Amino acid sequence: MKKILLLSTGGTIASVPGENGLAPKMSADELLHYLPEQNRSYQVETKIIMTIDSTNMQPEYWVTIAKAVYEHYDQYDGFVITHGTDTMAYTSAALSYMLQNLGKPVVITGSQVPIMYKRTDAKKNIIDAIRFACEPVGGVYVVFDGRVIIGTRAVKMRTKSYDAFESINHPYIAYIEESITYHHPVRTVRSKEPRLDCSLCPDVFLLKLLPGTKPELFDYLKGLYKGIVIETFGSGGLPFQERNLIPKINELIDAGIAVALTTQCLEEGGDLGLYEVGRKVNQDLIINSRDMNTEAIVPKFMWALGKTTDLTEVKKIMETVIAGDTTP
Ligand SMILES: NC(=O)C[C@H](N)C(=O)O
Repeated sequence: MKKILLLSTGGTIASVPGENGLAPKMSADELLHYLPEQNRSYQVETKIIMTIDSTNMQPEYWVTIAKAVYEHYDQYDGFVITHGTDTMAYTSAALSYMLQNLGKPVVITGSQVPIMYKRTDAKKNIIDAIRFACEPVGGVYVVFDGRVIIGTRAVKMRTKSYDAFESINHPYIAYIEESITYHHPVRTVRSKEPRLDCSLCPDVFLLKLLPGTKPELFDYLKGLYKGIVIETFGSGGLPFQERNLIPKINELIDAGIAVALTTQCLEEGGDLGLYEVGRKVNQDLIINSRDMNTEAIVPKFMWALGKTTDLTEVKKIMETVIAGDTTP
C-alpha cells in the first residue's frame, strides 16, 4: 500500500465563510474527513504547514514547504500539498528548483470552491492529486481539474472556472479520469539522492511595460532589487524612442543588477534577436527567458541570485533548462 503525506497550506480549498469573507481555517486532517470513504489502495497521513490565503505567500514560505517535503522524503511514497490557487504556480515552480533529483511525485492542488460547499471541486482535485502521488514518477506537478502539469509550466488562467490552470508552452503530462492517461513522458531520477537547494534571494522585481513607461523608474529600482524581470512587448521589444529605456537597462546591468527579459505574450516565448527594438540592450549579460513562464522566471531568478551575484553566472543558471521550464 502506498503511503502519501498530505501537507496543507491553506487556500480556498480550506476556507470557510466568515464576517470578512472566505478565509482558510481547515487543517489537512479536516480536509481529509470530507473525502468519501472508499476502498483505498493508499494510506494518507497529514501535516499542517501553514494556513494562509496564497495571496499572502512569501518566498521564505516556499522554503518551509520544500523543507517539509524533504524532511519526510524517506517515509512516504508521494506528497500532496494543498494550496491556494492564486500563487500556486509560483510555489510549484519554486519547489521544482528547490527540490532536485526527485524520485517521487510532489503534487500541488487546490480548488476554486471551498471543500465545505456542495458544488466544490476540492474533493475531486484532492483525490486526483493523491492518485497521481501514487504514480511511479518523480518531480513537482500541479494536478487540477483532471489535468497534470509539470511544476514549472502551470499558469492560473481563470479566476472562477474549475479549469483554472493550463499548461503553457509545454504539453500536459497526463489526464486523470477513471484511469491515468499519460500524454507526455516524464523522466524520473532514481539513481541520485534528492537534494534540497533552497538558497533564495527575494530581491526580485517584476515590471510589465506599457506604452509610456518612465525610464526614471529604473533609478528607483536600482537601489531596491538585485534582479529585475521585464515583461517586454511581443518577441522582446523595449521602447527606445521618446521614453528610451535602453540606457537605463544598460545602467542597471553596469551597476550589477541582473535583468531578465520575457514577453507579455503567454505563448511561444520571446526572441530578442528578431527586431531592432529587441537588440539594443547589453546582449552579453541580459537574460533571455525564452518561453519560460513568468511564474517560473521569478522563483528561478530568486534561486539563482541566492547562489551568486556574478551576472555571467546568474545568466548561465537562468538560461539552463531546469525541470522542463524552457523548450530546449
Ligand atoms: N482559489 C483559491 O485558492 C484562491 C485563494 N485566494 C488563494 O489563492 O488562496
